[in-house]
Amino acid sequence: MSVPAVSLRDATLGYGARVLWSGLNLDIERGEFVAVLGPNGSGKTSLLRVLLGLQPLSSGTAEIVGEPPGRGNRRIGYIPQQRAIDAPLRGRDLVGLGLDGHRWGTGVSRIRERRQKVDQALADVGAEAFAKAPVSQLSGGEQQRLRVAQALVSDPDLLLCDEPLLSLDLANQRVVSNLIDSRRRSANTAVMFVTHEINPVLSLVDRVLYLVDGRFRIGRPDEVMNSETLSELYRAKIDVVRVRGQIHVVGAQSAVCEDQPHHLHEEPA
Ligand SMILES: Nc1ncnc2c1ncn2[C@@H]1O[C@H](COP(=O)(O)OP(=O)(O)OP(=O)(O)O)[C@@H](O)[C@H]1O
Repeated sequence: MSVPAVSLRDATLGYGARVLWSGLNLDIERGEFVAVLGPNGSGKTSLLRVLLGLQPLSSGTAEIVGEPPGRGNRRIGYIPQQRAIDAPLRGRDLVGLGLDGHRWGTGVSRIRERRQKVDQALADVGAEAFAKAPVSQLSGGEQQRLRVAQALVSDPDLLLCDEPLLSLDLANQRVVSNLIDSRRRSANTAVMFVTHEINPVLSLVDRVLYLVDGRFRIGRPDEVMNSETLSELYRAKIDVVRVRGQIHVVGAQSAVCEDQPHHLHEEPA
């Protein structure tokens, strides 16, 4: 058996007295697509920060391809939560940042190799046309393609995505999720995909990790995204219905705090 891309053993994370999650055991295999869901503040981004080596676990262990997490890990590509980019960068500069911190030399051949890698990453996401454009002048969807290229340029074994579809229209949601999916299929890259919206990626998801208020469940989408499991997690009556292949979650507002319209619909008073 190959070494998992991610391995968490009895992992606990808390800030002060507050425990976000504990006893988390999870192996993510190469090429596996895991969606991480849960209400605001349940610790989804914090989990990515642990894997990025930015946040130590309170107890337990985490490994990335058999190694403890550390900053600047070349095995990881990271698409952070979307923020407007106002730095004076061109498209190819933004993508090139994905190679920095990885001990790239300054020799001529290294510089040429670096340029080729950035060109390839731009081509992979169909962003050649934005290579020289100031990033601050690009649309949200165009910027997001560049972020995907930045995350993929170092040929990572693990791709960590923090709500990469946020504020994209449906067409761009499809573009970005297909780019991520095609990389995991062609290069066997494991994907951890934090999202409030499972439907845009439902057909790609192998397993779901659902975090709620210190509790969690891991399993195939149908094992987790059902009325019984979510009612247990939220400790409130939740109905999950499938309509035309999409999952809709309906719950009392006091019990849930997700903020995306499709994902949880308020019950009428
Ligand atoms: N460095 C820190 N120190 C103390 N508390 C923190 C720190 N970082 C995050 N938190 C708190 O931990 C909780 C989980 O935060 P996190 O960003 O991981 O949640 P999330 O599930 O990603 O939320 P969202 O869906 O809103 O992005 C939040 O209540 C947050 O305020």
